[in-house]
Amino acid sequence: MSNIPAPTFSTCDFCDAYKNDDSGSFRVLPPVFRDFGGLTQFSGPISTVQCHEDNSLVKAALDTPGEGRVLVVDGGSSLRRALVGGNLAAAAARNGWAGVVVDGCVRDVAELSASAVGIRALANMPLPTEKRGQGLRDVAVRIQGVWVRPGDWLYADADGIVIHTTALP
Ligand SMILES: O=C([O-])CC(=O)C(=O)O
Repeated sequence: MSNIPAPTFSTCDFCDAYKNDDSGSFRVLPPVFRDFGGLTQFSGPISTVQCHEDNSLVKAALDTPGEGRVLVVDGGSSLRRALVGGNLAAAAARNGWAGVVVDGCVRDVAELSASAVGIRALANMPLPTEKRGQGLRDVAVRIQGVWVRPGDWLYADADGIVIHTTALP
């Protein structure tokens, strides 16, 4: 007997069902994200932050109730600063965020993997940001060329990350 809970969805099954959908409702993120969190599988409605080497708004978001949402952070793919670290990951888990997807870097990888939250990012980078209070919250963002909008649903598992405009069955 294993203590690992059975997956409740499969991104491969979603892709089988939607691969011919050309409406734009179903999108697949390019396979450039690494898994850093304590949860490999997560899903939820999306909230977004857009920022550049300043994680002030990421911290502000993760310090509020997540209510099962996934925070998608458009960090412009910068590899120069970490937008999420151990403290923010712990806050995300404590406040009920399902996951955080960062188009950018993270740090404190041991703490991230010990946090009960999904965390995907491009890479790890030990340098933190300068907090200047700059960025945008809940705007449409382009992640690796794919539009992601607040209120879209995100599904992540070991095979990848997919987005749909509504919750998938
Ligand atoms: O606060 C930061 O900039 C990120 C960080 O190191 C943490 O979340 O622990």
